[in-house]
Amino acid sequence: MESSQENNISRDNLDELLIPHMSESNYNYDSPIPTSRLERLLRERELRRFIRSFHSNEELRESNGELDTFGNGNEFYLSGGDKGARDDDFFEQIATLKSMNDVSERPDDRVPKQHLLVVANRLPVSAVRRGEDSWALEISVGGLVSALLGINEFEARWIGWAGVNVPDEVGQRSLTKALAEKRCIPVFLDEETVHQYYNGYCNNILWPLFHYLGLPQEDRLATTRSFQSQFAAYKKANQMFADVVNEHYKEGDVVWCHDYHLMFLPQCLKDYNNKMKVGWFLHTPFPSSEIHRTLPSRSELLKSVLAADLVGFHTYDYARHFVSACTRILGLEGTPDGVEDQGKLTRVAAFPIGIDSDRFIQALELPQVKDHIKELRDRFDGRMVMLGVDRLDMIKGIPQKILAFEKFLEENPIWRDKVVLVQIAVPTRTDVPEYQKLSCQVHEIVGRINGRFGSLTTVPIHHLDQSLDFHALCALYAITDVALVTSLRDGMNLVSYEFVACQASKKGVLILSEFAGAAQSLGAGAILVNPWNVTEVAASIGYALTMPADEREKRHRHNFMHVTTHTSQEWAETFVSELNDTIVEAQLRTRQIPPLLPKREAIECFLQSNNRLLILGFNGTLTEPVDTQGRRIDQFKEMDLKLHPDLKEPLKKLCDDPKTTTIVLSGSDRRVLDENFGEYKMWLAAEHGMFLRLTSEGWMTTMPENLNMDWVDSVKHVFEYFTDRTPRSHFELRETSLVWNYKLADVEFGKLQAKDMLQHLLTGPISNASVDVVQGGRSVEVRAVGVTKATAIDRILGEIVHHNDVKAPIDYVLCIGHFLPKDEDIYTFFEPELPSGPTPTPRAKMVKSVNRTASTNLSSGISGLASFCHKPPLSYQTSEKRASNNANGNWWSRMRNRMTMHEGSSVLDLKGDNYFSCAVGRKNSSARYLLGSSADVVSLFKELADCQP
Ligand SMILES: O=P(O)(O)OC[C@H]1O[C@H](O[C@H]2O[C@H](CO)[C@@H](O)[C@H](O)[C@H]2O)[C@H](O)[C@@H](O)[C@@H]1O
Ligand SMILES: O=c1ccn([C@@H]2O[C@H](COP(=O)(O)OP(=O)(O)O)[C@@H](O)[C@H]2O)c(=O)[nH]1
Repeated sequence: MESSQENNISRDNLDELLIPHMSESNYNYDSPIPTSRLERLLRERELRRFIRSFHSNEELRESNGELDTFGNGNEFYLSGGDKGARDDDFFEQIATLKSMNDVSERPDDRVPKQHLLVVANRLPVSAVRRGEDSWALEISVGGLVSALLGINEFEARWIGWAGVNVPDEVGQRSLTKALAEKRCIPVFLDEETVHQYYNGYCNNILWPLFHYLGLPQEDRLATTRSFQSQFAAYKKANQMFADVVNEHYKEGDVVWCHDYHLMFLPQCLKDYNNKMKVGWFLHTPFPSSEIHRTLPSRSELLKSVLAADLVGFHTYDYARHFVSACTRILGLEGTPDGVEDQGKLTRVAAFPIGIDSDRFIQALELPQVKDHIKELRDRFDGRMVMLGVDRLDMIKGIPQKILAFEKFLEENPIWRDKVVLVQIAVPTRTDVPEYQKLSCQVHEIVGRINGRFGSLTTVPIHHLDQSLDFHALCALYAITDVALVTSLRDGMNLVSYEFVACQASKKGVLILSEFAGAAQSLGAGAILVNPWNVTEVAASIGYALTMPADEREKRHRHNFMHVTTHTSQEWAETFVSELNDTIVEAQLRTRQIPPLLPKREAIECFLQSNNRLLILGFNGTLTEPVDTQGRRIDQFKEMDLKLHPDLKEPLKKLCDDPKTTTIVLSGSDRRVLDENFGEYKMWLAAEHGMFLRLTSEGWMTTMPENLNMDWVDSVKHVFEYFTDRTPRSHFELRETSLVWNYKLADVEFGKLQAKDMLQHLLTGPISNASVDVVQGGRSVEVRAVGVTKATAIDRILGEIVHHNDVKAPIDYVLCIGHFLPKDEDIYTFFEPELPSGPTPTPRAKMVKSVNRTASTNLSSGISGLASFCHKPPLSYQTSEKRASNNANGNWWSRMRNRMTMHEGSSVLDLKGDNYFSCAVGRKNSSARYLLGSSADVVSLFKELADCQP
């Protein structure tokens, strides 16, 4: 049995599963691999830490010759070459650790690096053309570049746009060559695509929306109009990135897609090669689902991102918003691990980025940086320095920052000649009109304030519209007394990290917007502010400038510890390790999922059998699928169950076949089944089999006579209460059960209400009633105790067998349904006992054959079948005539015994291979097989019907 491996999966039957894992880490797991993700990740982490500590010791001994240097101190860390042979003691120590970790070393191991394809809109370098085939490469500015440059534990190549239009072949060839030296691979985007995709869809639509800024006011309508063409360009550009990835991808590579520019990329990549390991990380905030749902392309974007194996965000809030968008907009299931769609899990988690702190700390020791520091100290002698470093972007709140500074000067005249604000405003996205406007606005405010508070020799604000090189930036960070980060929204904000890293001696104060992702990690040490509240920011400036040394020290220590331990290296390794693990996890999950129905086989067996039984669910099995796209479900359609129109013809043919008995076994009431199936020659079992009818005759009830239904009014009262308070929920009052359905209600609210309801039903005044409370995906059902589809079929089959006066034994059963877990007992009802043996076999092959005669020692539910051959015939005159088989709860066993004693005849001769139980649209099922949706049921029935003579 599969369940024998509950906690650990043994290596023997998991070879296939482990191979990809082993080849990634190059360790051979001899002992059981934990099925718990957390346990696996902890082991990996421990191993990584050890390897890293070894490398850093080693680096102390080695020269740092392997790093490419970009000039100006901007080391370009995407160097890839293996370090070659390492000290033997390294491997000894690895072996020790591995033995601790239940892992053993392969003798030929030399810990090769994970091959990584980093795909981002922008390459870490921007190209400037110097001649027909000559290029200068300049480092790009921005947090994403800074963070990824710090990663050196991977054999990484970077795929992206070089930030320049290169229409000619000579240029493309020479640039490709120049970039190859830096392990970069260009994607050539033409001007129009850049305009529509990058300036348009990315920076004029997604960027403001993801930062809660709304579409730019003035051209809102124009933007709305151009939306479609920009979106088309966005998709086209993403496909161009995908083409380049596909061209360079090698088996085993990890493909790490970055940011909002490439939300379509995961889908494009998986379409090309489903085995590719794809991660996607968003560097910006992911907004509340209420914002995301205003995007016309909301669903497409989400679905495509979900094609990735791992989706990462800077903070838990962003991850939560994303999951919530997937549940509310796509109607998918959000779990603590991620988003689930038909059993496939896309893992969603927070991976806060960091910086390469050592690089900043060490830079402060360089002579050129020391020179800068001295220069700056002299320049600002006698004044305290406040610093802002931002791209000139609306999200950075530069105007708000300057206004707050103005207010501070206004209210504190004493400080006017004692403090200076240095604002570095790096020009960015200069082709986008909104950014051009911002630039003018900032210049105007700065001019006004400098005019107002400046003197002949000094100005209060030093504003620079340019970027600084790495060394100048480090020096500036080091001499700063107060850093001012006032982002209105910011994915993380690395400037705040860099400032902290450079403040080991000065221990300056960080004023940080609560709307930056960094507020979650540096919040304890920084002064958090709401950047929209200029008064609050002004007051914080005053507080920061006068903060006592011991408080500054404590705050700094806290932040410094965080920045130096949560590095970009750590961030990337954690992400990649978790991405690798999602593959292991997915394979573990896949093993639990039944295979798809082998249609050919099911049809062949059907054709070769003489007396077939088709047991069919209704809702979700034979109904037309409701369009859940964008959660715009038509409530009326959803409530009014209708047989799939394409099923009508094949179903009729099958029902007319004398060798086939068809039963619809549903939770729905009699009226619904009458309306949908009244015209077919079949058996209808309503309310989980409590009512039964051959369509040519009247209804009878199989309900036990003494069934206690006193609870109905109380439950109805509870259901009414919750329906009143849960918009778009409804309940159905059947004769033997009540169902409260919140499928169309707000998902999260519906779940909370259901939880409340369940608690009341299970522990409140009704808890003693003889009822079963059954929880569905989006429903709560209360029914008489013991009512399930298996108990029903046990009774129903007796009636059917008897009525048909079955001469030949039933030799084929096809049972298809979208049943609640509680009702899945119907699948096992026909399932003969499973063979016991040491090796679990795949589900489909587990059952070989069952040939049950009355003289067999019957232990499964089907035993009841035989007993019915000897019951007196039933006559169905009135609509609710009572079926005779349920008068006494023990009737079954008595009849079974009698059968065993007197008869040797057989009503069931079901070979294991002729039994097909099949769950529709549920992957977590005890059925042998799966079908995706009722559309698959249609196609199966069409084929079965076509085979009919
Ligand atoms: O490439 P550009 O369009 O010029 O923009 C530069 C980058 O800006 C954004 O950076 C974000 O990533 C940082 C690191 O994760 C994060 O700290 C910051 O809060 C974000 O704004 C953008 O997401 C990148 O794609 C751009 O390259
Ligand atoms: O003159 C400058 C100003 C900024 N930066 C870098 O730009 C990045 C900005 O990243 P952040 O996360 O703060 O914001 P983003 O610009 O990515 O939105 C930081 O690493 C800075 O060191 C730079 O290299 N030169």
